Amino acid sequence: MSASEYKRQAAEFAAEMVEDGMVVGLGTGSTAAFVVEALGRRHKEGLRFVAIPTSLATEKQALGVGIPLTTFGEHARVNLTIDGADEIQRGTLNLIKGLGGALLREKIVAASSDRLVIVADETKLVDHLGMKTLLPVEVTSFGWESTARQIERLGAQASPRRNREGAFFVSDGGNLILDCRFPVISDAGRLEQDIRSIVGVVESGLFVGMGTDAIVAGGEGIAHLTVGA
Ligand SMILES: O=C(CO)[C@H](O)[C@H](O)COP(=O)(O)O
Repeated sequence: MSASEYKRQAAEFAAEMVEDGMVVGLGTGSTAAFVVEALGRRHKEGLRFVAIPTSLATEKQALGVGIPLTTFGEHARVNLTIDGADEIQRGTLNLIKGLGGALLREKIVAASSDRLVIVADETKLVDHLGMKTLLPVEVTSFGWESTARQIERLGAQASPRRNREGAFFVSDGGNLILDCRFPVISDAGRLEQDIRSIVGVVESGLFVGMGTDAIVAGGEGIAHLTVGA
């Protein structure tokens, strides 16, 4: 079975966790897109919920499948957010997110959620963060070179993300993303604090202590992981 099929399986499983009356955070990326598709179907079948999307792309998809959207002006808390991730650390469920470029909104929604359920195929599970992917850090476009130098003092190589045309990738918030290559991350909480203390950094793609559940699909079936398990 392909990675895409495993992503769909995890997404379908997680979409069943949404209950009547919930405020739901909708993630971004190819796995989260399967969740939006499944929730659109459940909404048509009569499930009543409202949702807050984590990107313009997800907003468009959600509207397209008829999911009613809401805002933080109307709801202070989100009951359940379902999102993808680029790496999930076994045991802690600490995450690297943001290869899709939506990390700022994703983190705002995650921080306001009672439960953050991560959906993924098994290739995303790692023993230590930074083993497979770069760490995205969203920075203001003004002075990004200076901000990148400060991040590099923490031991990384930081490069601005570019789009297919070679221009800088610009996030939904109008910022740039620096893709940072760190040696394997041994203390994610400390690194997160160090990065966030740099002037010019808007957010980092390290999500520490936020994930409550991970639904991971692979060759041996679907696993529902919780922190510590
Ligand atoms: O953090 C993200 C976007 O900013 C995505 O959730 C992450 O990149 C995973 O994407 P995919 O489900 O396509 O593998």
